[in-house]
Amino acid sequence: MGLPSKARIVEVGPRDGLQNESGPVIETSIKVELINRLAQAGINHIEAASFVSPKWVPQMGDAAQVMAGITRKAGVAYAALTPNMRGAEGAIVARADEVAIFSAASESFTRKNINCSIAESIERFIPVVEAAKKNNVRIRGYVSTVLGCPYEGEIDPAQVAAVARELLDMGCYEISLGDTIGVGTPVKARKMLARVANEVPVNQLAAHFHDTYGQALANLYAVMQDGVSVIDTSVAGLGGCPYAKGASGNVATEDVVYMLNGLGIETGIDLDKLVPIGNWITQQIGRTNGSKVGLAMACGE
Ligand SMILES: CC(C)(COP(=O)([O-])OP(=O)([O-])OC[C@H]1O[C@@H](n2cnc3c(N)ncnc32)[C@H](O)[C@@H]1OP(=O)([O-])[O-])[C@@H](O)C(=O)NCCC(=O)NCCSC(=O)C[C@@](C)(O)CC(=O)[O-]
Repeated sequence: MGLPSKARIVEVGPRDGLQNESGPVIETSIKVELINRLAQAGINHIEAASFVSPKWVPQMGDAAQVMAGITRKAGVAYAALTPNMRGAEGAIVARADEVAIFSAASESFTRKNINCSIAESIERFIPVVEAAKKNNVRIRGYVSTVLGCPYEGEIDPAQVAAVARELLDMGCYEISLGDTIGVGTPVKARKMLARVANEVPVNQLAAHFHDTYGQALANLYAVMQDGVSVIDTSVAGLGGCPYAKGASGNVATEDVVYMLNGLGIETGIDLDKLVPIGNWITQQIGRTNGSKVGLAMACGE
């Protein structure tokens, strides 16, 4: 199929990146500034918040305030993660442009993450989808653990395909395939994608790869050759997953944009504006910058 000429970056740093931070809850104003700056750097799809239980994920407890605080830039979609109807109501009131529903290919991970089975999670999403449609809010779907599960190990691509298909049939316009613990390798990623693509058109699939084992860029390059052109990333490689011990952050936005620039694939993102954002947010939250490009370019600042 060959590489695409354009790619859409879905920046998940403000949500996936920050949700796992231990220590004090990050100030709302920092989250708001992060989102605003990412939009100014040319990112037009930002997962800004998560309307989940603050008992489960304390860092996302100020989702409504974050959504109310951002300066909306025309042409930017501000998305929110919603596990259930309560979350969907919050996201709709907060004027999210998109809600993201999330399940997994592994029963054990689903149980740890949202305290139900995969089938129950799909049931829970039915009213979420109805409410979103009624309010003209787009629905994105996630399938986690597509290349391995922290509790079950190997995952059958057929199981990934089945859950992805269910989310598509419910009304998701796009399904993001999460290598939650970053254990995938390129050939494995391509095989998984090929199986899922039997059920969901590849132009409705996104890659959401964590970089725990340093394989994320290689895996992305592999699946892009098979038609994937939507990539979830996190500035400075922020993140992890509270229910996947040891998982490191998403692939860093800076590293992906640098690679795509080198391949001549357009993203509309200004890398010179993006790099200082990664350095700034990591300083704010007392973390090391997980982007190699961010570190390298900062040396020249
Ligand atoms: C789904 C539940 C709520 C079930 O949680 P539960 O304990 O089974 O359900 P519950 O209905 O008994 O709710 C527990 C408490 O939370 C409240 N509650 C209930 N819902 C909400 C809500 N929406 N917003 C705010 N509060 C809520 C509810 O009112 C109650 O409060 P209490 O009565 O005890 O005072 C919980 O398990 C949960 O919130 N889980 C979220 C976990 C999460 O956010 N995980 C990270 C995101 S997934 C991810 O990162 C992977 C991804 C997407 O990036 C892709 C990848 O990398 O693979």
